[in-house]
Order: sequence, then C-alpha cells, then structure tokens
Amino acid sequence: MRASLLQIAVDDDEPVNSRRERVSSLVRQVAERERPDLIVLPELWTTGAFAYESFAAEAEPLQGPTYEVMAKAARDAGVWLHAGSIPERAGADSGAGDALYNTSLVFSPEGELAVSYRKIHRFGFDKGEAVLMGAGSELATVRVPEAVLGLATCYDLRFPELFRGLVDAGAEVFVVPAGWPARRRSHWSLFARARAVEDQVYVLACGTAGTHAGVDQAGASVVVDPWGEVLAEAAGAEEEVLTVDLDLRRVAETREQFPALKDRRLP
Ligand SMILES: O=C(O)CCC(=O)C(=O)O
Repeated sequence: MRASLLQIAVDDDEPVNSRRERVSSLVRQVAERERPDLIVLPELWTTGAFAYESFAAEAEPLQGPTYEVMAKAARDAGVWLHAGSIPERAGADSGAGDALYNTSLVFSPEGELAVSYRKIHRFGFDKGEAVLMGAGSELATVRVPEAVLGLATCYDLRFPELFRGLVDAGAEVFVVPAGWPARRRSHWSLFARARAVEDQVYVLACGTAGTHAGVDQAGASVVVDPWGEVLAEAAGAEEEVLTVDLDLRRVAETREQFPALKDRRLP
C-alpha cells in the first residue's frame, strides 16, 4: 500500500475557504503524481489546532463544507482520503447538545464517508481544546483494501492504552493527524516510534506545517514501520509531501518473529 502524507501549512492570513480549495487541488495533484492508495491530512487544518478563537466560528456539521470538498477530492482523485480533522458542531438534535468535537473523516475512493473519529483525549488541561470541545468516546478502525487503519489524533499519541484498544480491534496501521507544536517535537517523534514498536504496526503521523495562532508547528511528519524504523520523515516544518510504500506483510511477520504482544498480562 502506498501512502502520501500532506504536511499542510496553516497560515492565519489564508481564508479557510481558500485553504479548502488549495488542499483539495493538492490532493488531486499528489494522487496523479504519486499514485498513492491513501492520502493523509493533518489535524484541524481548516482553522489550525491552536486557533481556539476560530473553533466556534468555523465549526461545521459533519456533512459541512469540508466534508463536501474532501468527499469530492477523494472521488476525483480515486484515493482513500484521511481528510484530517474538522471542528465538528454536533447539532442539538444529535443527542450531544450543541457540542464541538475534533472529528476525523475518512473517505473511500468513491467519496463515501467510511468512518469518522471524535478525538478522545483533548489537549490543553484547563483551557483551549480541553474546554472548548467535547471528548469522543469510541475507537475507530476502518478496513481499506490492504489493511485495517486505526485512527487517533495528536494528543492521543500520549495514551498508549488507546492504541492497544486499536490493536485489539485489528489495526495494522495507525493514522495520526496532528498539530503538534515545535516545542515538543522530540516527544512527537519518540511517541510515533514507541507506538509502532509496542504495537508492531505501521504509524503514519501527519503533522502541520508553518505557524498559526502564534504557535510554531513541529511539522516532522513521519512514517514508522512495525520494527520502529523510520521509513520517511519530513525535513522540517515547511509544507511537504511524504510518500511511502508499506509492505503490510511486515505486520504479521514482525508479530510472528517477535511475539511480544502475546505476552501481555494485566496486573
Ligand atoms: O501533546 C502535545 O504535546 C501536543 C498535543 C496537541 O498539540 C494537540 O493535541 O493538539
């Protein structure tokens, strides 16, 4: 399976609608040029993960403008598209009140929504996302033809039990869109490798480029194999595309040759 990670720049001066159009043409271009099976975008790329003031103003229903544009981009490009995440407004009739969620969307090559995932661990402690958004409560996996993807978002990376849950649900590739700040770049790279090694999976971790809301982004998108080897890593925090071929047999082989997952014990 070939995957392309699009490390998108979020610039406060670029209107959200222009960014949607720019990103959707980028999806089409990369699909044509690199022929990936799967394209991955970062977390909250419409607003920026740290643009807290924009969350409410730019929040959209699940099937809102980003959904429409990305469904079309997936269909036009004929790829599986993990469209990163959006600030989702659940809507009063959803049973979740009028809450906001940080929600990831995955589209099939036919432009159908294959799965969505509401970020479970919200970042910010007593401010920011942690108070502005609701917490998701359900794990999400989706089968693309070659593999089962397990979904997580940014701060989730710090919580290994979530990923064990995804492994138990059959995940072979973790897909992690993020808006990870430059200041903790070393944690990001470490966690991406740690999750790959401990769960014997591929990790596709797609960061954000540039600076928004005064927060320099790490960029540093990375693809790690089930042995913890880095297959590709963005050079820095500029906009960049990483394309990597994954051999999914490596997941089963690694688990067979070094069967540590079988030795799990709960104290
Ligand atoms: O955990 C971190 O250091 C960064 C998390 C984050 O920025 C996020 O979840 O948006």
